Amino acid sequence: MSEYVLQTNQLTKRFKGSVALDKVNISIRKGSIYGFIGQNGAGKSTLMRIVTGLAFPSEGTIELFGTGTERELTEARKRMGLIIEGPSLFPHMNARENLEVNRLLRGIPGQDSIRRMLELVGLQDTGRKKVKNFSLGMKQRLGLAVAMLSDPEFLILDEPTNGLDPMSVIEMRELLKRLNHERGLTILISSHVLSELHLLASHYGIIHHGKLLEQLTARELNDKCQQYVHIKADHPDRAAMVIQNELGTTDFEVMPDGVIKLYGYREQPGKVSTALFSAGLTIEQFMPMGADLESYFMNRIGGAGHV
Ligand SMILES: Nc1ncnc2c1ncn2[C@@H]1O[C@H](COP(=O)(O)OP(=O)(O)OP(=O)(O)O)[C@@H](O)[C@H]1O
Repeated sequence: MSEYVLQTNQLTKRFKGSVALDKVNISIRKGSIYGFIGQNGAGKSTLMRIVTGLAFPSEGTIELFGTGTERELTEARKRMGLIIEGPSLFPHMNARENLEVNRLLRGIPGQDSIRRMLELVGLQDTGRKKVKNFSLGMKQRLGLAVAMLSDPEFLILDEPTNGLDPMSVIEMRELLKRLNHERGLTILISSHVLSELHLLASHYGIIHHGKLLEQLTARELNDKCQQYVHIKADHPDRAAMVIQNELGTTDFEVMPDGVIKLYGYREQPGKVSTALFSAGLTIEQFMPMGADLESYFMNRIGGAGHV
């Protein structure tokens, strides 16, 4: 069985006069959350459209779940859920009706799945409220419920946090993390804002003008941006134990001088300091460190401004 849900090989898409994808090789491991980052027009939607079968490559191939013939791809696509170019919802229906119509249209058995999906995305109490009166965040969550109806193994989301307020971005992130963690769902999610994918993605692909510039893991990105919390406590070994046991992470380093570099918690320093303080440790130095992610991204794509 392939360890990759998606691999592309020299994937190229040309439109009249422009190259939207230029020999792109991306690999998405089973169980990962792959953040696909690029400015508007970089080629993200084009790649997603090809993967979902909405468009065809000019050259190159794709493999889904380790298979690649047209017939196999058609079968493999049944194991995917997607939101591309916004969730497709019926505005004059309520949340339950939207799910029911989708379930019937797609021939998905079991009415019980509707209730489960509404609970999954926290929309079980929206009653008769029509979708046209939903906030953008609620619409996106309903879109996610629709995509999850068929219990997919691979979810493709094209800019699902675009236009969402910061609270809804956090809600969406927590929801996706939970789906990934509890169901082992593999997720490909695009954005033009790297910081929106941060704290969510386990892997990243940076695309610019149709070319995949870099694929890297979250750890590699954090290392490159030096995104960590610098901690100096009176007992570094005990502090390390507390971090491991209380925060449940091993993503840190204890430096020779006893300083701990804790990765991935830069935006939740309160959680860290509370855990250390509660364990009776004296914190001598405590600083969230690092370059800002957007600067790294802009640097990587050659300093070009937003287009
Ligand atoms: N049907 C089409 N015909 C002609 N050009 C197209 C077509 N679809 C996309 N393109 C071009 O291909 C390039 C990549 O577009 P794409 O939509 O994949 O980018 P994107 O990274 O998803 O950006 P966005 O966030 O704006 O959707 C752009 O230059 C776009 O103008």
